[in-house]
Order: sequence, then structure tokens, then C-alpha cells
Amino acid sequence: MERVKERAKVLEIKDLRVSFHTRRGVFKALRGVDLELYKGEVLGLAGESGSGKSTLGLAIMGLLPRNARVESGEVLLDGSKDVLKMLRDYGSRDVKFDPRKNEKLIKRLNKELREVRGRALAMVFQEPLTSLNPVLQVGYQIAEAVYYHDPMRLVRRAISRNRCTQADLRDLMTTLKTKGEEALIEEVEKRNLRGLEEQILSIWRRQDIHEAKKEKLILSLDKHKLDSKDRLGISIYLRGLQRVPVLGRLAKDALIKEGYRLAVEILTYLGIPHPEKVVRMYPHELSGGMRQRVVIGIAIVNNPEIVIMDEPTSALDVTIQAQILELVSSLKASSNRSFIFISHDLSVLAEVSDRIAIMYAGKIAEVGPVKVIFEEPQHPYTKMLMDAIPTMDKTELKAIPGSVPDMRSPPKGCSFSNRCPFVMPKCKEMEPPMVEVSEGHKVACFLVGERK
Ligand SMILES: Nc1ncnc2c1ncn2[C@@H]1O[C@H](COP(=O)(O)OP(=O)(O)OP(=O)(O)O)[C@@H](O)[C@H]1O
Repeated sequence: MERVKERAKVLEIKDLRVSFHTRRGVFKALRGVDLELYKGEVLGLAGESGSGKSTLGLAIMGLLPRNARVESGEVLLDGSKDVLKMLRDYGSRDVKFDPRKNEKLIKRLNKELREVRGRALAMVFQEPLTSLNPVLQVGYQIAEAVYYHDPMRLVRRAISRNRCTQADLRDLMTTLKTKGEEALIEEVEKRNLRGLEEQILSIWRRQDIHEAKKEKLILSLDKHKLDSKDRLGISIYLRGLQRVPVLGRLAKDALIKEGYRLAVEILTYLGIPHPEKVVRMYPHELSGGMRQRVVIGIAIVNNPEIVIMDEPTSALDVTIQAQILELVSSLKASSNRSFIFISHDLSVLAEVSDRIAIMYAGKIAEVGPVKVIFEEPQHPYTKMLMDAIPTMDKTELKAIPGSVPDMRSPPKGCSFSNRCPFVMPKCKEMEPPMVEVSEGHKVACFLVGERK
């Protein structure tokens, strides 16, 4: 438990309030959310339908729909970069300025936003078919994600392979075997082959193939040299000539080709068999589980620090669901990346999460380490959610009576008061503050305050 506090915060949400303006009224979807995400953890976000989980995910990504208003709050990345402020600045400039006259400014802001969305943050949605483009090969979609976020990465990869000789590869492999990965990276930099280390390591880290085959694959890297058309494309890109339409096409083609190679590596890393074939396939040719892996591939290919997953397993059957959960755990372990995993299913969250936050009516009701939330829940709502989980030894499941309040006019005081079996007069008057009951375990309920 102590480890939670020591870890670096990668995301901090402060008093976030978001409402949706509709003809039927103003829905207060988030009513003051405070939450933190630490490096290398999976934070599970649970709550009934309509509690604001997806709105929170979209707000962090800066992808709220047009009728949403951020009333107040901050979403801080690495303690300083406020995603919402960037979006607000962008939004207001976009309206005030004539976009044609301010093309450069808009481009810069767009670039900044793209960086935040793809590099620092990425999102995976429930239904993979809606996030994938049905008319593009999956390899192209992964390649394009890199092309738009970090084209120089593709350039570096292609050029370094072109410069590399068999002798270099043999030396690099010996370094890798005898001195390890860090020494390999140093050696790659010394030889000015940056970009190649990523390819060598992606082969080396494959657990599914024998060492001799890995060596063979690494040595084969220098056979994949650029052909003259690709060399031309890359030099057009490097000279900045890609703004000329015909030349731009050549440059993009060369980089996308490199992106396909990267896509093969990513799919291999995600445990997809025959990745060379799969990159040439279209989304409808893949099973649901494979499609979700591809979507996860697109999300992680730019090495985002934070991945938000909104019900990523809900549309999948149970065995595939288990595989995706295992994949998330292994991605967390191998990359030190942080995840926010949204699900209404607490048993799914129990499998992947390090900490769990329970949302109710646009607020966090309780948050804490997974074990504590499951074994010693304090908020009556969390306790009732736990009683509603089906298990083998339960003879009856207790449904939570009543329903989530109308978010156009949430009740005064605690929003759970009308369903709570322990309601007290003050619950109807005041909102309970968040109280830390033990390290990292916080509860917003007067009962907890009473006991303290
Ligand atoms: N575009 C929108 N316009 C109007 N109201 C919206 C919009 N999107 C969400 N809402 C409302 O905001 C509230 C929170 O919705 P949200 O989708 O974030 O909840 P959720 O916990 O993710 O639910 P679910 O599990 O069903 O996805 C709900 O009352 C919902 O009706």
C-alpha cells in the first residue's frame, strides 16, 4: 500500500466538473472529480451506467462531444500540462480567428493536441469495429498512427537499417547477448544507427521463438534495405518537399511502408499469430478479439504514457475477455505504462486493477487499493455493489434498490442518500467530504467521519 504514494503521478484530475447541454436540460455528468493516476498502475473505474465513467475518460482525452461544457477543473499531465486549458485555448482561438488566416497557428495547436492524444494519452473503446476504418488494412492503420504522430521515427528506422552492415548486426547481437540491452542501445548510438535498436529488441524480446531463430531474424534486418523509390521518398521528406502534392505522396508511401514493418512488430508483441499476413487484412476479416488487439496496437504504438480503456472487453466473449485482460497486465508489466480501465463489471476490474475508484452520480464515492476495496469497502454504495457481484457461493444476489438520480437536478447533500440504508439527516443537507481512512484509501461518506 505504501508503494502507491511513492510512485510518480502521471495524471492529476482536480475538481473536474462537466455538464451536457441538451434540449431536455443541463446534465451535470461530472460534479467535482478528484483523482490521481500513478506511473505503471492500472486504475479501475467502476460504477453503474450513467455515473460518468465515459465522460471522465473523454474529458481526460480532450474528446468531449460538442454539447459538453467543462465548468471547472484541471487535468494535469506530469504535474503541469493542463489538457483542458490547451483545448480551451484552441477552441476559443478557432472561433475568434479566421482559420484560413491563422493556418499556421491552428496547425501548431493541432500538432500539440495530436501529441497529447497519441503520445501522452491514448484511448481504446468498447467496440473495435467502430474505432477501425473498414476500408483500410490494419497494418496501414497502425502505420498511419505513427506517420501522423512521429514520422521521424519511421525515417530513423529506415535510414539506420540502410546504413547497417552484416558486421554491425553481428557485433550488435554479441553486445546484446553478453552485455544486455542497455549496452546495445549505447552501441547503436555510437554507430549512428538509431532506430535499429527498436527492431533488434522487438525481435529479441519475443518469447515465442527459439534463440537461433531470433539470431537469424536479426541478421536478416540488413536485407530489408530501402529500394530507390523509398530512398527518394525519404529524402523528399527530409528536405521538407512533401508539401508538393506528388512528392508528398512519394514521401508518405515510403514512410507508410516502414510503418507496416513496425506494425508487424507491434502485432507480434501483442501475441497475434502470423502478423505478416494480418497487417494486410481488413478489420472485417479478423475475429473480435484480434480486432481489439489491433485497436490496442494503434493505441500503444506511439508509446503513450497513459492508456484509457473504456469497457474494452464488454463486447467480447469470456475466453477472449480473459486473454485481453492478461494482455493488459503484461503490457503494464513490460512497459511501466499507466492504464485507466473503465468497466461496470467489478470482477473484471478485480483481475487487472491495482487500485479501484468507485463513481456515483458524477463523483468519486470511494477509491483505494484493489484488495482494500474488495475486502474492506467502507462506502455503503461500494458494499452494495460488492453484494451484487455473482459468485459461486452466493445463494442470492442483492440488486441495489432505486436508480441513479436525474443528473439534471442531483439531490442536495449526498447523491446516494435516497438509496442508502444508513441515511442520516445531515446526508440530505451536506455533501460528505472525502476522508482518507487508511493510506491511499479515501471514502466520501459521513459514516466514515462519524467513526473517526
Ligand atoms: N452527449 C451527451 N449529451 C447529453 N448527455 C450525455 C451525453 N453523454 C453522456 N451524457 C449523460 O451524462 C451522464 C454520464 O454518462 P456517461 O456515459 O459518462 O456514464 P457511464 O458511467 O460511462 O455510463 P455507461 O456505463 O452506460 O457508459 C449520463 O446521465 C448521460 O446520460
